[in-house]
Amino acid sequence: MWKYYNAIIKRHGAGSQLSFVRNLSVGGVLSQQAQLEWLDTSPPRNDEKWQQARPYGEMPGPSTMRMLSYFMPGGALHNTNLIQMNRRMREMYGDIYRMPGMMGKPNVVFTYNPEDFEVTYRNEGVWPIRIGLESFSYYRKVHRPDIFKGVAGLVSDQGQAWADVRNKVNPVLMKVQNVRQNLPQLDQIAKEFIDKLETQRNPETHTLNADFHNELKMWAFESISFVALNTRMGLLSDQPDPNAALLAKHMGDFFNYSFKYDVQPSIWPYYKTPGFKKFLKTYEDITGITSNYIEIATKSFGNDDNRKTKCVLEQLLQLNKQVAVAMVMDMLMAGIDTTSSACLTILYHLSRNPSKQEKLRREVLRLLPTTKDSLTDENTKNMPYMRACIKEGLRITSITPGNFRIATKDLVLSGYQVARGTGVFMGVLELSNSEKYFPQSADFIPERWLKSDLAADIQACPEARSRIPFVYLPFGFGPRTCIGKRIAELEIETLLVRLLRNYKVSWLPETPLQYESTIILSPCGDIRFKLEPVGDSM
Ligand code: HEM
Repeated sequence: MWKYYNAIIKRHGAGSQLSFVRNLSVGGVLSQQAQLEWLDTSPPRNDEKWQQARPYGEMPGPSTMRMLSYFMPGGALHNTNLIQMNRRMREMYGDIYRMPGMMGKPNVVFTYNPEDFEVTYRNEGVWPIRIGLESFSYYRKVHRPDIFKGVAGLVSDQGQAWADVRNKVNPVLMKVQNVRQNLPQLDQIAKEFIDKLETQRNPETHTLNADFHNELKMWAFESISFVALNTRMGLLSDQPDPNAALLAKHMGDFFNYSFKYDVQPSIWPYYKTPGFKKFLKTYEDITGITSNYIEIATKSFGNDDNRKTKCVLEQLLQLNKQVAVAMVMDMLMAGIDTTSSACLTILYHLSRNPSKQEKLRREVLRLLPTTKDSLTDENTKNMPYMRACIKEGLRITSITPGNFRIATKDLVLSGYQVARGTGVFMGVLELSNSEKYFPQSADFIPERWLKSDLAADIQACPEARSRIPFVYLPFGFGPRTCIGKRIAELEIETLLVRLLRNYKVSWLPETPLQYESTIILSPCGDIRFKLEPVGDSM
């Protein structure tokens, strides 16, 4: 295996490739051997396409020194977020460029060519590698092996270890019926969210005297913690469980820390800075509080193994305790900011497009003739316009700006040789917003996603949708696609139905919704909606 890898390094003559092999092990988290096992072990590629491709070294991109200078004060990338960084680099280097690996990270190719996305995904194999959150692996495998016993979890495990967990939890989290058993409680949570908004809404101006984004995060937290822990946290009430409030705060900090220590160059793999130690403390608190909730929930399950329906937590615990603890934590970490950002984004587009909102409301009124009615499997079966609105919102603003893989095989991307072991960042957000793939790409047109006309004023417009599937991937692709997709969709649908059934929503600021980006895009700045009651007599 080493022989082949050395051959690859020699062929590319890239010193930093070598340092990638040496350093990717994240301060000793994973052995070099394990790293290499993830890569294809077949002999170096030598077919005609590969031979005709240009060497990696000819791909545009900065040297390590230039790259470092970009991050210095006054440099092109100083203080930029992920989106700004990608855009500036694309302006400087074009639709494919390479960035040298630094501080133990691999070299990364950034591509904005959907053909490259397809090549990358089609060659990712059954164990796709998406490194990125190495701090997870470090915390779980090196810092607290006593708790996790070798399970790093879906977000950060790789290879066979990742597949073992993913194969086990797929049926629990991806099976539609299993996820949909949570609908009555998610609907109840959405109703409580509306009740809370009512207490914060000025009946004359119809504006909120609360931070709507923060309220949405509490809704997302309450929803995902119910699905993951079968527990109500009370975050929508005046008296939330103090541990839940603390957990919510830690989850909020988590993405910022992770951006700092997992995405930006950092020396933590070699030296544990005070900031990184604080990050570990956050992980520690999250683990402690989550484990406590799991213990309490477990006691309430009783001993009746023959019950027909078991909640997600019970099913996970039946698989394996460590898998359950890691999966619940991953669900909480991955399922709050993503879902709340997505929901806010879609609501924003609906509020800026009142005619589309009215069309959607007509669909919602058919499901819920009165606000007292409940959502059921039966009445939510037929919501084509709602689903189209969600898709369109996530097209304009994909919450994750791109997808990432480590190439496990030698690839030819946009005519360049890219050796196995190199990172590939696929800039999906830029493509799903491009006129080249979606006509009138800046406009919110849910009709793009409809298969057939729904009414005289809701006519399907599939020609406004790209034929290339790889330019729209808000939840990723392949065996490593988002495992929370079905849960997120159910939560978002449920809340949007309730919000639009109760209110006509309009956007108040003069300026469009702004985003900041760490690992995901998060709405920021002036976020104000007007919520005018719709009532039951419409
Ligand atoms: C709108 C909301 C969400 C969006 C846009 C989103 C997006 C994504 C994306 C793009 C990925 C990477 C997929 C890939 O590499 O191909 C991912 C992975 C993941 N997501 Fe989500 N996500 C959302 C909600 C959730 C929720 C609610 C959960 C909780 C269950 C969750 C849990 C995860 C996990 C555990 C992974 C890692 C999966 C793996 O590597 O096997 N996500 N998500």
